[in-house]
Amino acid sequence: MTNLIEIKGVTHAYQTPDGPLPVLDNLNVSVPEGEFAAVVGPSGCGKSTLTRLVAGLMKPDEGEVWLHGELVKTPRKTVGMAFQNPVLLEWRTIMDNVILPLEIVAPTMPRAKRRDRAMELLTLVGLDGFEDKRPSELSGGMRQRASLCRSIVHKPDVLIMDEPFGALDAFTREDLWQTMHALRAKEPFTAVLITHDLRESVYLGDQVIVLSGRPATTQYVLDVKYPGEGGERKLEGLYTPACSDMLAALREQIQIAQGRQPEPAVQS
Ligand SMILES: Nc1ncnc2c1ncn2[C@@H]1O[C@H](COP(=O)(O)OP(=O)(O)OP(=O)(O)O)[C@@H](O)[C@H]1O
Repeated sequence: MTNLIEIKGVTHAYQTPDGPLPVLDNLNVSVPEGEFAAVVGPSGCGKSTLTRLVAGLMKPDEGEVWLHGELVKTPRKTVGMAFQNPVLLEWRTIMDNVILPLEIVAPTMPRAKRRDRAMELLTLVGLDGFEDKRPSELSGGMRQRASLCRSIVHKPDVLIMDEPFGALDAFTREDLWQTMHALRAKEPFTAVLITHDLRESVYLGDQVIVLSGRPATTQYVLDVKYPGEGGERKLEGLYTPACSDMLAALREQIQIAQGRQPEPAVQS
């Protein structure tokens, strides 16, 4: 399998009035095509900076970012992005919000075709019947579903998500996790998910990358072996010993990244 994202020896510091703030230190990350990489790490360690580098929104001081075999130097149209607050345009319907990237990336695509493509995704995430509503008429979870459709409507090479489910209640969040799996089953895409939720990282990730405290480097990579038959990930799987062990390992790594002494595991 070829690596769709290759981050090689990336080091970066922000220039601030108080001097340079080192944020990334010789960071190396590889994400094979079609894989889902979850990135976790202490608050402020540089996770969002990593997403900006992959999207080509900034250049590292040292090192290289490769996407689909091309060196990233400028902002990429082939990257879809989703954030904690889905920024949907209130003056547009849900349908017109979802087709927005197609207007930019595929301006010659006939409107009927754009609508068909958007409707296909809206149906998949359970929003058929809401396409003519305005964003304010939808719940937070529904808005995030629409935002996810918008992020992948133009079939980007990679979907970057910066805590997209962080503002949702626990039940809605779990629904959205399942929606992510449904979307990926329909049309596989490569994804990088920044999250603070270790369960989310294990449920969604093929690999979980733990970043160290700032300046961040790759401290630990967990190859997720999700329990269950036929590759289908069921939520109940999170409550199995296999997942508990993975979560315990990640928790320990986060404590190390925070510079804390890992707490001993609780014996049952
Ligand atoms: N444009 C900028 N100029 C200066 N400093 C910045 C800039 N962007 C981020 N920083 C600083 O760089 C560090 C890393 O920020 P970043 O947003 O990448 O971390 P993060 O891991 O995503 O944080 P969190 O988990 O809290 O969302 C922080 O200390 C932040 O204050």
